[in-house]
Amino acid sequence: MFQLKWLWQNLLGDRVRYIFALCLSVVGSSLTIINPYIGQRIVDTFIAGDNAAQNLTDERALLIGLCLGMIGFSLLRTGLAYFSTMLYERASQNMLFRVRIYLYNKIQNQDMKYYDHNRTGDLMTKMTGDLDMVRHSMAWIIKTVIESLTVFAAAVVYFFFIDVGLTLWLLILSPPIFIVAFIFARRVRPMYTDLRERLSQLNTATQENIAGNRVVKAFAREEYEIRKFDEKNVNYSKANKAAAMVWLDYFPYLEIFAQAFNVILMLAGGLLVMNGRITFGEFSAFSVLIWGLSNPMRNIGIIINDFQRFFASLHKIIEVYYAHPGIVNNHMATIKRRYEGRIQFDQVSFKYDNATVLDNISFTVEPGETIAIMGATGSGKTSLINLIPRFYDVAKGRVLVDGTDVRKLELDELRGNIGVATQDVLLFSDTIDGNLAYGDPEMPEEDVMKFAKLAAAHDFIRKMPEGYDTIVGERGVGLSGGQKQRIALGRAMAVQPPILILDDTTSAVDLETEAHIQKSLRELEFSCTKIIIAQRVSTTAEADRILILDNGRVIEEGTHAELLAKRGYYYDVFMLQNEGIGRQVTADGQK
Ligand SMILES: Nc1ncnc2c1ncn2[C@@H]1O[C@H](COP(=O)(O)OP(=O)(O)OP(=O)(O)O)[C@@H](O)[C@H]1O
Repeated sequence: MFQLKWLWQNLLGDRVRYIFALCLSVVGSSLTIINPYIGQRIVDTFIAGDNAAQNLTDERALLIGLCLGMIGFSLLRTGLAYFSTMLYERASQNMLFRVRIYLYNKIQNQDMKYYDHNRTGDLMTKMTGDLDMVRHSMAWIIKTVIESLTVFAAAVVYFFFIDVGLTLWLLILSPPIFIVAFIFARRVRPMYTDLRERLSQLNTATQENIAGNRVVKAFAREEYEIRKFDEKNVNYSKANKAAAMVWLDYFPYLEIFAQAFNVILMLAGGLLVMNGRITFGEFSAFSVLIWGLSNPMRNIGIIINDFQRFFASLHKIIEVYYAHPGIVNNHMATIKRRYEGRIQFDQVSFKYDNATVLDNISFTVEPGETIAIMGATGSGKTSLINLIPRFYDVAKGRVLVDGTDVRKLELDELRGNIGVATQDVLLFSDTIDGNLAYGDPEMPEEDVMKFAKLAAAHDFIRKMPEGYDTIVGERGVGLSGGQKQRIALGRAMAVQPPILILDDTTSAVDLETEAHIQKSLRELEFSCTKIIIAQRVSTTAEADRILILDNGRVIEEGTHAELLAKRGYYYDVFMLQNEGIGRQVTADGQK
């Protein structure tokens, strides 16, 4: 079975330990027949045998030996159980540790498409609950199954030695028990797959709610969100109860069968004792060991339930384990080059799944040039710039950097040459200094400050209680939108990339600050090609060239003056903004 093969593969390093633990379980469980055997000897020799009273005086040493043997084997079994549990724990914890690292790396290395199709809550469930379920199964469920089967087999073998007929009478119950268990397992399996899905929905709702708590509060939608969460919680709880209740449909039958072991033993065993076919001691051994047959039957429901959970979780983990990103880093480059920064789009088309978002786009940006991209919302600006660092791959055409198709460049090297400040700013829960130096943790403090100044962030950082050491909350909580944008800009500039991509990075800053940032960008100490997505004419006016996107196509291209002269989309935006804010940007781009 594929899943078991996967488990075996991932036990590498702990296989010997795990197999040893299984062997100890088998040995320890086999020993369960020893004490009933000793008990049988004691009963036959010292309690119910013909010479019992005589033996009590003559064979006292044997009696003491048998009693000590009983104690000794009980201790041995306890010791083996202790030791094997330790080995199971170690092997399963080690495996969990390795798989967790592997999955984390796997998730880290996935491309954007993967993140588009996988919910954060679901990925979190896989990394926590599912992994732990697999570990629990390796340490407990498989152990329980092995031990139950061994006790069952040892008891059957022992019974056969005592009396074949009586054993066969008892075993008559096994086929119906297995049939009932099989029907139960088939019925409950889809329920656990569904349960796992509901858990993932519950976690996704929780994660979204916590992350989006500000929006919830802003719209005073707490009641609604609580109701939404309640609904998911009720769904999960209902599915959980339904799965648990199914067991109750089968439980009475299995319990009756389990009890029937005792009834058959009493009737048939009693008859055989009376006939003198088996001794009292043998009967007592049967009575003691009968739980070895009936107990696994009683527990079969719990084991099947746990196994279904185990396989549902394992399936989810294996999905991540074998997920292959479409865009991979081959780690071929030994020395990372610094690019010149020439970018070329050659008849590029792009789609998300089946929806075409960019259609036949061609343009070139020379090293050091600044190009601005403008267009209505949803026109494809972000999608276009996402193709340069290969966050996505083109559907048709080519994107070239320094004359080479980006698909042929080493991903590390390519991305290391590009500084990106994304539209949706994400800062880490770290100090401001740590966030600014994210691309180069070794960056000297003076440099961090220099880039903060260039991004017009230094002044507000200085005024914060602990300056650059102030810790910002998750996703930058505690900072204004414009402040976050400036830190994101500083972070992108700080790696001094030959290509700088700014996606609407100054939309939330005031015009004066924006002017400061533009001056910084113009006067960068390192050569840098800049691609700036902006909606404000004040930002685009000084670019070497402006592209206007509409519905995935370039509808206008030229300098500020050329586009104004065209009297198209750009001119309309220019007029609207100048009239709206009473600010003059002249035809040659001067304010
Ligand atoms: N991850 C995605 N999966 C599917 N479709 C997407 C995805 N991201 C964007 N789109 C769609 O692609 C189109 C272009 O989106 P894009 O974000 O590139 O526009 P934009 O011009 O940057 O918009 P804005 O100015 O609002 O940021 C939109 O119709 C959008 O709905």
